[in-house]
Amino acid sequence: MPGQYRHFPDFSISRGEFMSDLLRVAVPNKGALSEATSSLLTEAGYRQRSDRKDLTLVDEANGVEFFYLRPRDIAVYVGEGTLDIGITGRDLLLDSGADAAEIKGLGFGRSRFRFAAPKGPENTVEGLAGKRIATSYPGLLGSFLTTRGIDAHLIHLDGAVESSIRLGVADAIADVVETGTTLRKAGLEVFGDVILESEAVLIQRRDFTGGTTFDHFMRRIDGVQVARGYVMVDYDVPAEALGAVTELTPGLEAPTVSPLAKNGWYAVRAMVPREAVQGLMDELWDAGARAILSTELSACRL
Ligand SMILES: Nc1ncnc2c1ncn2[C@@H]1O[C@H](COP(=O)(O)OP(=O)(O)OP(=O)(O)O)[C@@H](O)[C@H]1O
Ligand SMILES: O=P(O)(O)OC[C@H]1O[C@H](OP(=O)(O)OP(=O)(O)O)[C@H](O)[C@@H]1O
Ligand SMILES: [Mg+2]
Repeated sequence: MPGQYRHFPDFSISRGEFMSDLLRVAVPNKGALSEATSSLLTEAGYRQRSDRKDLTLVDEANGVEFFYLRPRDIAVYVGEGTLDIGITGRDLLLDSGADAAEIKGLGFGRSRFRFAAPKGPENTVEGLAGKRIATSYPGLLGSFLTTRGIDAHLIHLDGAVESSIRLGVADAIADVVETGTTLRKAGLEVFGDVILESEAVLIQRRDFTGGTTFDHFMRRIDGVQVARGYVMVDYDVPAEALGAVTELTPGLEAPTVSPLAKNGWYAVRAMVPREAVQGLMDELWDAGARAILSTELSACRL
């Protein structure tokens, strides 16, 4: 079972020798979360490794040391207290049973953890009782089945779980589904409730007390997330339409409104959610705004 392994007592160096003043951050070294995590950290102003074989990177100027680890192991290191915080999948965190807690979702590496089996009318969660279910996430699946009171036989595989039914070792699977392409190729269909909605998450060990470097880290990550979720919109508007358009763009506190060097006209600036910007620009135009521009944000602190 995941979570039962305790590697540290076997190491020749003790936990204490890792201790330093640097914030110790675990980063996925490969797989679905690796690139997006490094992009997030780079956008947040941290140095990232340039060689994929590097195991650690010290960003002295920002007081952080990054450890590149298998995503499945990250919750274990953070839970053991060897590392302060880390980025991994919510599914992997829950599967590990580690003593680590989610700080926040990061909005990438989104997937659903679901049951699947060959197409058939009898594909139900209740019907899994007594069946063989293959998965790479026995902790997560086991908890779900226990909650539902279903007694099934778990087959623990390392990956490519979709092949297990055709190869005769399982009757159903529980696995990560993003687009559903892999399932379709294996002739399988999802069924039952979604077991878990997963995404990349920032995690900490439960008793981690933080500090200034951690506060800065959090503010930088928040800043990148806001910068990714919003754009800045600027436009000109005649005085008579000012009330209507500023209602459309209330900004975070309030829009910035400045007089133009043209009598009766104003310039307005406000942050707006990125996903709504095109429709909003149409509405602003219809309400009388002109010279409407949207600009990318590269970083912010709110
Ligand atoms: N196709 C995908 N789309 C979105 N997220 C995914 C996808 N595949 C995996 N993930 C997520 O990425 C995290 C790590 O999975 P990943 O596949 O990278 O590692 P792994 O299965 O342990 O290793 P590997 O696939 O390299 O053997 C998990 O949280 C998982 O939910
Ligand atoms: O719904 P899809 O878009 O097809 O994505 C889901 C697939 O991606 C992952 O596989 P991965 O490549 O990580 O291989 P693995 O199963 O060996 O981990 C996951 O385990 C699924 O098999
Ligand atoms: Mg995988």
